[in-house]
Amino acid sequence: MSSTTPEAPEDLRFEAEVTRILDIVVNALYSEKEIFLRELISNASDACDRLRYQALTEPHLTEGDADFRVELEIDKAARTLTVRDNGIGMNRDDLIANLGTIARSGTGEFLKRLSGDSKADISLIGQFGVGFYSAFMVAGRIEVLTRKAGEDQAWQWASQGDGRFTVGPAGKPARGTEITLHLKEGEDEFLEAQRLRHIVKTYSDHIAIPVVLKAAAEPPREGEDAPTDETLNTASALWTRPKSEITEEQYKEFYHHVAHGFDDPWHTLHLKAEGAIEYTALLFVPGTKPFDLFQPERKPHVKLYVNRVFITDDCEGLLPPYLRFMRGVVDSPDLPLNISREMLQNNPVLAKIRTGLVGRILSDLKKRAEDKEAYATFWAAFGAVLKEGLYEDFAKRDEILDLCRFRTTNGSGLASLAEVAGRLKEGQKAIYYLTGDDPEALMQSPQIEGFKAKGIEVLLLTDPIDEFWVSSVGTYKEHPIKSVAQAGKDLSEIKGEAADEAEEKAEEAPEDKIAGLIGVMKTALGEAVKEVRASERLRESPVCLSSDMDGMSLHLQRLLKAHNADAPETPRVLEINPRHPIIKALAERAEATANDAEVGEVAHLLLDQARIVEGEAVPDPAAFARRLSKALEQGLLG
Ligand SMILES: Nc1ncnc2c1ncn2[C@@H]1O[C@H](COP(=O)(O)OP(=O)(O)OP(=O)(O)O)[C@@H](O)[C@H]1O
Repeated sequence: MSSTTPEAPEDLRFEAEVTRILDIVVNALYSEKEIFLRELISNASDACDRLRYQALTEPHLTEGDADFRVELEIDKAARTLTVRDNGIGMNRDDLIANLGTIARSGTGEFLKRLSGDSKADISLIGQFGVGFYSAFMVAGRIEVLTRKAGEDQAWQWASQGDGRFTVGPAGKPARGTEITLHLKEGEDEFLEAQRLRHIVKTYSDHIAIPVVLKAAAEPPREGEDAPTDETLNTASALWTRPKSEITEEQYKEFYHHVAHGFDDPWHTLHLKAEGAIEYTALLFVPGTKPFDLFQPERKPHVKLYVNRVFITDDCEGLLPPYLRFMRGVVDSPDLPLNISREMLQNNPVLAKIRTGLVGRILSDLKKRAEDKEAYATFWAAFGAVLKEGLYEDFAKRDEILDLCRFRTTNGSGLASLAEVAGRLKEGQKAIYYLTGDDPEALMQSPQIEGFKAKGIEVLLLTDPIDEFWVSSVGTYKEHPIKSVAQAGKDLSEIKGEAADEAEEKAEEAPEDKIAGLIGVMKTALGEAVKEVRASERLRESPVCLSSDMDGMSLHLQRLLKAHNADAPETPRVLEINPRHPIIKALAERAEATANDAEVGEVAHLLLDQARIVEGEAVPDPAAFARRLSKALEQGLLG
């Protein structure tokens, strides 16, 4: 195709997701409309970064025009605002892929969470970042004229934000992208130089390349100097400036730029390492949980620069996956400029930077953990991710363990392992935990009755990840970390608070009777359980379920089952409470009448009850209902 004989533009439709997002953006009363300019400048600067990187290996791409910049141009007569860059540009396919779809993984998931309530949705979208599309808040029509570096053909994309757009060949003498906004009625403020100056200073001062306001095309009024182009930002990379010269606002805006987030950072870490390896890092812990935190790719989000030249924004080796919530930039002069992404994988300098960063991030978190309330916000958002480090980073395990916080049976607040270890009862060696989905439900679980009765604190673990680290960590200091189901005889060795052990013992049915009952129950239940066992840890409940000693916990079995229906059932143990009136009566009954069918019926009923308490389904609801009715009938009618 020749650029002198352009074909008619193609008429295309936005992907449904884009239309949905556009609807929300355009119709919601966004309080800070001016952020569209930040988004466009941010994209322009990214486009320059990308070309600068590509030109490292293909220098001809920037020949004759190596000074990257963003230009803003106002045309009052036409009521347009144009944002122009000399970055990498886009060809036809890029345009369709980038400005017609939302390529990010998890978009569908994200959209499902939108409620239709515009206020709530806007704050969600804030976390997601609408980028380019935000310009439709102020523009009724947008034209994107762009030419990709190294290509001759330019293209124009245009849309009124109404579900469709056109793409067609166009003419443009130089590479880069020019975005022209035809402002809607009432948006004339964005035609005022003073307003643009203020917006750029507020939101885009940290942009490393100049953001230039083009001189007005109209002739100067009398007595005024001929207008000149004006650079609106400081135009030096923020992370290279001394800390003392950076305001909190500037850090915040930079965070918005690198993280594509609208929230405020929870923590800012700006460090310069000097020594064997030099690097500067400006990193942030976001204030809210990014929507894609648990995507299976566990992608990193810190940008790598070499001497202020952008290299990549998904550098695998820079931070471990368990710190993937971090946002920001790392810049080092000690990496080769022409480093390829593949070379980064095993680069020893990068490995050293990573060690330094991990150490510093963890020690900063430790300091911030002293403020319990503030740390709880961090923990709620990122605790489950940080815990992955417990089994992925052996060297840092103890440090990470000290940063972990848990709900426990002691109250609604969060506790550290050090605090829990400081509250062990006399004779208690291990720290106990119970896993499940919901801390409130766990609090009521029969699994921990004996612990609660003795005032023994139990960790209530409700993140799926907990199942994995508990087994690999094993101990905290000298204390084994054990599931409550593995407590076995431990409980009898721990001195409770007020509990009178002798009295408790006296309440139990005699051991031989319990042994007899266990035999009868086992026969009645058959394959449904692997074992029936007398329990130390039950108080109010007659029975509970547990998994076989070395087997997986019930909760983990349920998690696996939810992911894979074919996962094998692991054998269950039915624990019975020798102090409970039902069990005592049942033991008497079993002794009096060998092979009592009713004991068998009650055994089934108790097993179903234990399942229900665990939140599991009863395998044969009809049989359960029949047995329950019968038992009630006998109870009521004698
Ligand atoms: N000025 C530009 N030059 C080159 N490519 C651009 C430009 N503006 C946008 N793009 C391309 O369009 C894509 C989509 O931009 P958009 O602003 O919607 O999302 P984003 O920048 O990737 O992320 P976010 O929505 O979080 O800002 C960009 O990733 C980029 O590939």
